[in-house]
Amino acid sequence: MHFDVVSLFPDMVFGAAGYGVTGKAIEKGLVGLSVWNPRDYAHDRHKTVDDRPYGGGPGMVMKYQPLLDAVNDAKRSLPADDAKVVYLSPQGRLITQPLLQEASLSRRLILVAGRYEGVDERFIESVCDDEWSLGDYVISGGELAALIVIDAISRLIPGVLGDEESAKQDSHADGLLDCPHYTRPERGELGDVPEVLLGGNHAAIRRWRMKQALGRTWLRRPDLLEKLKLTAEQDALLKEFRNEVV
Ligand SMILES: CC(C)(C)c1cccc(C(=O)NCC2(NC(=O)c3cccc4nocc34)CCCC2)c1
Repeated sequence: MHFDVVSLFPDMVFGAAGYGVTGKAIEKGLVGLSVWNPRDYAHDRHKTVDDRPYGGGPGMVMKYQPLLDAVNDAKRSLPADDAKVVYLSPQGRLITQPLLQEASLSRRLILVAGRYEGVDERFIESVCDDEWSLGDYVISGGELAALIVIDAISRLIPGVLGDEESAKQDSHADGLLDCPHYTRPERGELGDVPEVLLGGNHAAIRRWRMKQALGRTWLRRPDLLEKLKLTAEQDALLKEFRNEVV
């Protein structure tokens, strides 16, 4: 997978993506990352990437020419392939795990991050194949959304997560919230670790963890639970949890 990000803040994108799982994936060559700065494609004296909005109103709008030239350079930079151009925007489709799973099948994603009040609509209509949104909050630019897309998709690419982590990834894929996690000390000023985790009864530990994950999902995110088809065992564990809670 190769990510091309179009952004006015390349250091922000390279900086954040350079850490942890994504940083290692880039180092190992499992993931490629290029950032294209529209300001490099603004050829007037002041390197103008934004301008006042037609129709008046506050703020500035990103001009389409520098964005278009940056995207075209990105397209020219790697063998012509299924490069999908995505504009990260509040008007986009909600970014969900299924959307990212689907996107991870592409070899290439060109992610365009807006700033100011947004970009000239003609760029979105003529150049972008899709619009994706992080969710409904006012943020200052699309870079954080691009970084989340890069992180979440990178984790889905074979070889990026170690075996242990990818097993955990599979557990996350069951659509439930995480169970509680504990590590040393066993006992301390913040309380004790649940006994079941201290013994070696792996069946009981697996059962306890599943019950906690089900119970927490039921309590905190019933909307997630509604989407799931629980196994008979999961049903029984959730019933047990609910009887203990009420
Ligand atoms: C949704 C709602 C809160 C009602 C709203 C309505 C109108 C504007 C804004 C807003 O935040 N505009 C500012 C910008 N926002 C985003 O780019 C952006 C915002 C949210 C999720 C995203 N996912 O990717 C990029 C995203 C647009 C141009 C530069 C930053 C937000």
